Amino acid sequence: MKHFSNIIIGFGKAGKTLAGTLAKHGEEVLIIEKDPNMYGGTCINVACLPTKNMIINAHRGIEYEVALKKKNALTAMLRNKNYHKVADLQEATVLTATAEFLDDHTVRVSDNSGQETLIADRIFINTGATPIWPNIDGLLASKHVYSSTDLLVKDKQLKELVILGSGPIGLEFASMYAQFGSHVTIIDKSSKILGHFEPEIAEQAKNDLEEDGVSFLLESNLTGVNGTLNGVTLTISTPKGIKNIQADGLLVATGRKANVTDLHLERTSIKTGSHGEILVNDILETDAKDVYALGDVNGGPQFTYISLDDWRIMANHLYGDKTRSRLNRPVFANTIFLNPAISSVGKTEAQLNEAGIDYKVLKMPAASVPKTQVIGNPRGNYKALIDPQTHQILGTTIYAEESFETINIISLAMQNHLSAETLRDQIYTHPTMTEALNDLFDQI
Ligand SMILES: Cc1cc2nc3c(=O)[nH]c(=O)nc-3n(C[C@H](O)[C@H](O)[C@H](O)COP(=O)(O)OP(=O)(O)OC[C@H]3O[C@@H](n4cnc5c(N)ncnc54)[C@H](O)[C@@H]3O)c2cc1C
Ligand SMILES: NC(=O)c1ccc[n+]([C@@H]2O[C@H](COP(=O)([O-])OP(=O)(O)OC[C@H]3O[C@@H](n4cnc5c(N)ncnc54)[C@H](O)[C@@H]3O)[C@@H](O)[C@H]2O)c1
Repeated sequence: MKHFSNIIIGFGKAGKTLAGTLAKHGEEVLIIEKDPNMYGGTCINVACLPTKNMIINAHRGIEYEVALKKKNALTAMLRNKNYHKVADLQEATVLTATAEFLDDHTVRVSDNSGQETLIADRIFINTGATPIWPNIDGLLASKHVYSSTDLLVKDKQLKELVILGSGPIGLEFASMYAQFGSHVTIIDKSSKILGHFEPEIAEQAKNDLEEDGVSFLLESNLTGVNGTLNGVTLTISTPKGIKNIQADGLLVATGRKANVTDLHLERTSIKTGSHGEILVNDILETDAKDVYALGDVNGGPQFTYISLDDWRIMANHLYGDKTRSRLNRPVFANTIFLNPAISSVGKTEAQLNEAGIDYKVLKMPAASVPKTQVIGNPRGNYKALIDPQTHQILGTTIYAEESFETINIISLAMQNHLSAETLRDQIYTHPTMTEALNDLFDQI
């Protein structure tokens, strides 16, 4: 039985970064990835980077088929780069095989050529998440039903697309397809979209999506899928009664769950939660000694930057002062890449009201920022909530061009307890979207 000091299962963001850290400290590490098309993990191959590349190219007016080729070239380049970044390290080995546990420290790896049993002192699980498929009649039988991963490699643009689920995946694909010129219908059981953003800004984003060619069936349930030769016929229960629609395809974007199926955790002391996520403590230790879980698989927020922060916790635990944990994670924002992107950080008005926290509201239309006129997209709004006494920022929602950049300045300010005056008085380069902060915080 081969012995390794460290085994990482899954080539995700946390895992590949940790492989580099272990190697830098002279430690032997084996990273096991089951899919040769997934070196580098979900984000670079089938998620964040390819979707944003397609969204940007749709926005630039590039045709779908051309954009798809550009996206494929990008992911191939990134995959190769990611593979070599780990495989070329003297202390690291990449093994392409599926891993399963035999006990807490014994792993069996399988590929087409056979199986092998390995043992390790430390094991890091970084197997990501996988789509949730709701139990709907006919859903799994039709070849015109797609996950986000499937749709990202579709060679022909679907002109009539239905999306089940209005989370970040559903909305980003809707915006992307609408900008490629398709008509999109979104079905969601919930009564509103973008529920964790300020409601009036969410409503504006919804109106803009409708203007771009997206229709919404909210408080609705998909009850049946009938595959036809060229697409699907969908039966939907809506507040106005049963509706049937035909489409070229259906994207299912109803959430993602921890990817643990292959791992056979029942053979270990590792415990899982109600959604299948691996239970970890604040420094990512599982219930098995020296076995850790990082990234989506541990049930934390499903973002690449959170997987990366799990790596920071791990690296600090192994080689640092052991102070970093999930409890002291810095303030972080989130963005949904619409047209324009919508981003938020901290609390919303509703959350502050519920917590009984006093606040002052500062608002500004995106159209008043010169750069939005230069770009030619004056859609959107800014809304910041500040403490009326200290003027520290409690929360901000930005629906405007480049909000995905500006919001990180707000996170930094919140994390470092900078006041609204500091952001107001800072000199920003011109013409940029950042200089919106001069005016937004001038209203204190
Ligand atoms: C369409 C889409 C768009 C997204 N957009 C964004 C975005 O814009 N920004 C953002 O921050 N996040 C985004 N996310 C979320 C982000 O992709 C994930 O949070 C992130 O990739 C999770 O990384 P990870 O480190 O947990 O593992 P992953 O990168 O998911 O890696 C897990 C790896 O483990 C492998 N694996 C699984 N089981 C085994 C096994 N038994 N043996 C061997 N290997 C195994 C898998 O093949 C995979 O390569 C998006 C997700 C999707 C689906
Ligand atoms: N820009 C980004 O950062 C980004 C982009 C894409 C994905 N992600 C990550 O990926 C994760 C998964 O995204 P997602 O959009 O699949 O999941 P999600 O859980 O965020 O949203 C799922 C949506 O589907 C709806 N839904 C669930 N079951 C349904 C059913 N049977 N019928 C109708 N509607 C139903 C829910 O009401 C919800 O609105 C997100 O949590 C996010 O962290 C991030």
